[in-house]
Amino acid sequence: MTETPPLVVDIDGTLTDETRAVDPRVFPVLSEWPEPVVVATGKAMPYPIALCEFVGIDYTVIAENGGVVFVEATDTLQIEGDKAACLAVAEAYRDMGYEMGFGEVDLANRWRETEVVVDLSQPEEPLRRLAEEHGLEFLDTGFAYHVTDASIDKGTGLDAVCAELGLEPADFLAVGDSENDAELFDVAGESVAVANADETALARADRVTEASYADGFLEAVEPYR
Ligand SMILES: O=C(O)COP(=O)(O)O
Ligand SMILES: [Mg+2]
Repeated sequence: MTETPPLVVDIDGTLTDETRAVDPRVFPVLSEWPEPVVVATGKAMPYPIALCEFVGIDYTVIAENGGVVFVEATDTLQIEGDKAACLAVAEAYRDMGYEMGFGEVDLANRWRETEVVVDLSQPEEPLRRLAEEHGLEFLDTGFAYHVTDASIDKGTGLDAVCAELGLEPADFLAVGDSENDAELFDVAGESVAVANADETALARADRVTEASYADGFLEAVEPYR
């Protein structure tokens, strides 16, 4: 058997099925992985923390596309990004008559500390333009539009995790599905895109699985199981 590397894994589109539900077959893979597991997502921190909690693994998470990094082992929280600039974009977008699209309570933005997300049901182009005008990055993950700090991504998030754990990004196997995983793929030692990945993720990955969604994740980690 090949030596098992530390694992950094995306959530939406990678651990989920096509209905966005986490595939329960991934739980034992994560809980039995013999090396550190980092959950790296565009979602706000409570989501990956809850995943780690209920799977029963250490909280080692990259949330908000790198804006929020928490490493339980060293009790370290890093929050980076120009949230004020992102909120200014959201306000300008609303002033144009558009909505965030997640309803009144808006759980997608409620616990978000460094960026702003807009539902895919809302117009993309004005948001993309506003993000550019404010010097921010626009991301379409296939699950939401993100307006985020251009200097931060899941790759810089992995750097921060590694500084805490005494590891190198190049030690890691990374598995993901969309353009918010591209920088992670660049810094990881081995990067795998699941078959449903977008063009950016497919182009930046070292290999692409035959299977999609969680089946693709299970295929990606199979050599190490
Ligand atoms: O929050 C998103 O838009 C995508 O989340 P993910 O990074 O876990 O795929
Ligand atoms: Mg994803």
